[in-house]
Amino acid sequence: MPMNPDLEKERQGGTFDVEQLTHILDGGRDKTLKRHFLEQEVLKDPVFRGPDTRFLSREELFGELLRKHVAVIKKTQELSIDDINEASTIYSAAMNNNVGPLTLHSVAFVAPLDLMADDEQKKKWLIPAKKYEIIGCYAQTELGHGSFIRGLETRADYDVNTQQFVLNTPTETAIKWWVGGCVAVGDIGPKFGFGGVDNGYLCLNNVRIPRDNLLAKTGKVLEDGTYVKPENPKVVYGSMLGIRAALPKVGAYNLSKAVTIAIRYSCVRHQSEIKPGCGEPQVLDYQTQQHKLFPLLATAYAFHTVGVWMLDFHSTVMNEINEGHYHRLAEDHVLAAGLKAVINWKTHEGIEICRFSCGGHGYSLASSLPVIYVNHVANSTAEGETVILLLQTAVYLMKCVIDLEQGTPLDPSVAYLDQSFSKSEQWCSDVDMHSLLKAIQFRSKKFTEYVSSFVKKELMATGNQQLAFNKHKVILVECAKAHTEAVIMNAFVTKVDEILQSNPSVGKVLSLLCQIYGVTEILAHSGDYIQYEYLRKIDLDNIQDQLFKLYTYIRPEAVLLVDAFDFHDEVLKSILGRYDGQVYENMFKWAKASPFNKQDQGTFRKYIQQLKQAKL
Ligand SMILES: CCCCCCCCCC/C=C\CCC/C=C/C(=O)SCCNC(=O)CCNC(=O)[C@H](O)C(C)(C)COP(=O)(O)OP(=O)(O)OC[C@H]1O[C@@H](n2cnc3c(N)ncnc32)[C@H](O)[C@@H]1OP(=O)(O)O
Ligand SMILES: Cc1cc2nc3c(=O)[nH]c(=O)nc-3n(C[C@H](O)[C@H](O)[C@H](O)COP(=O)(O)OP(=O)(O)OC[C@H]3O[C@@H](n4cnc5c(N)ncnc54)[C@H](O)[C@@H]3O)c2cc1C
Repeated sequence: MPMNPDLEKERQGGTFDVEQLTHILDGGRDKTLKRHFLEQEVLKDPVFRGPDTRFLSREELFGELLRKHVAVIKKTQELSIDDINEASTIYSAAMNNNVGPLTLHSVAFVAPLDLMADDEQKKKWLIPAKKYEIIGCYAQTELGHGSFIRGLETRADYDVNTQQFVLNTPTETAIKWWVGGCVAVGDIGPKFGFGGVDNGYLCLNNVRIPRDNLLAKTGKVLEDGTYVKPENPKVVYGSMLGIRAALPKVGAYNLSKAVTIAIRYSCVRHQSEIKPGCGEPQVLDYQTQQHKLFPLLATAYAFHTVGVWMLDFHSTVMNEINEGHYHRLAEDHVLAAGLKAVINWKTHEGIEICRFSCGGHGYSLASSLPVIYVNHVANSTAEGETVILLLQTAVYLMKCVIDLEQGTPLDPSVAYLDQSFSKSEQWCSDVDMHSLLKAIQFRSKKFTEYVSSFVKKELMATGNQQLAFNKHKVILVECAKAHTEAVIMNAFVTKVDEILQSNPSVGKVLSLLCQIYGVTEILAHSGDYIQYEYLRKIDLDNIQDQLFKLYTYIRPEAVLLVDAFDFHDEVLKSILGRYDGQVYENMFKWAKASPFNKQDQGTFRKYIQQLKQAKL
């Protein structure tokens, strides 16, 4: 199919090599080539062909995705793939923006076995689980409790005579609920999204399991019922850490899809007039459309950068823990908590902005933006609700203030809290990314000190930490967000500095995006900068001008920057986001193919007939 002339023209501009940026995003040219190979292994294999999942009922969708997920597993085994990124490539190429039915087995059942099973148990369960000889799920949440783990009511009473645990969900609120991939007792019913996953309920009534079913690497129960505590009790929370550490990159992936669709479509879509008589411009030439999409484009790159960094950090910490070193578990937990909370929240807001920016066609499943949205938005609740996780980060920051007062060294990701910040010169409209980073770190430091002073005062008054925290939860959450933005901006600046050395032309365009991310973040909290006397009105006016100027620099690069995400059309599955930009013809073809247009609408005639017969 010929290329849409608008997109063809957009691809003649640009100042950097798209392929080189794709290689950087993938982690090197070899990884790009391997990703292409794996995608083709799926896309060319007829077993992965099937009905357009956007036309399917919940039951049909589950069945079709289960069929495909089993094919994904076979393909992954056939190709001897054990790298999680490569396995995710095969999975994503097949799932058409859905979450597969066996996802929880991979991300929430296998991971805890890996982390908390002893060698014997690994042989018994982990090895067969990795081969899908046993399929598992993660049944923690109950009808009455999800966030408050210490409030869970399920019982495991030890029967010393039989060396067994007797499991019970003694109350209705104790019923296990939301259990992804729970194939035993029942499905919890239709949901907002996640149609490919059978989130189940599980009632336990005197279910007996052997003593050695308790994962024994971190704590065990001896034959006489004595509980031997793990060296570090918090490691039992570790199973939730793995998914949280991975979700920032999942957020980046989903936001990258949404901005690819919205930016390509905004170049194809012509609407209204700027100069009368000069034809309808591309909607991406409207400053308001750029103001919707370019900060999100910058955000997608920022989230990808920090998502890769978080996964590397987490993997290092897990290796340390496997060797018995727990000193970085707390930092890993709060980084994963803060990044998972902020990134997934801003991603679902961003996907919605992308959908709105495509007008009516964004509301059609032909765009796939609604599919991406309803499956992504769960990530702000699942694996730790946003506020719950931000509070974890906030409590850690309050401890950092005490550490600072006591001269205890801080973890590297919060070292900036010990730095002094001053800004004397007036900002013009070309503030560099390092100065923007310093400002964002300054705000986080000041906010942490400000919140800590309130919490301390409350603690003095009540002597109760939980009460003190509860009274200031709103500003504690804002404090955690401010710190997390400092972590994101630091990762982005660090990566762009590195790329500026290795590939100046790519680095330059990414530095523009980094400035857009930083200026947008600062303008979103401009009042704080005035209140803390870090910026004046003139500074803010100047960086507002800078933002609009940056949009003009990014405009000719925008399509190339989304092309660099390198989504195959069959992976993106969006008519608005097609690489060739042939939207209208394919929208019409897709609509005509809808089963709704094929069914004989006998019902229509039947009921309208009644109207005609009725004496209205
Ligand atoms: C093949 C490829 C496939 C690719 C697939 C890619 C697509 C994937 C898309 C799908 C992704 C996800 C699917 C969704 C799956 C969802 C699963 C779930 O939802 S499972 C259930 C999750 N539930 C939760 O997260 C519960 C949240 N609540 C909590 O975690 C707790 O309430 C907590 C821990 C926040 C509070 O704990 P508690 O009440 O005990 O008190 P404290 O706050 O005082 O904490 C005690 C102490 O422990 C430390 N801590 C807490 N959590 C952790 C942790 N996780 N790790 C380490 N340490 C932790 C905390 O800091 C305190 O320390 P202290 O020093 O005492 O202050
Ligand atoms: C798509 C999806 C898949 C899931 N898969 C699984 C799974 O496979 N296995 C599993 O075990 N669970 C699963 N879950 C459940 C998930 O882990 C919980 O929904 C999540 O932990 C939130 O807990 P909750 O639902 O009890 O919400 P609640 O904690 O009841 O939250 C309700 C509101 O109360 C607020 N709140 C609660 N506590 C506090 C507090 N201390 N301070 C301030 N505000 C508070 C929250 O911020 C929120 O606004 C899944 C959920 C979803 C949506």
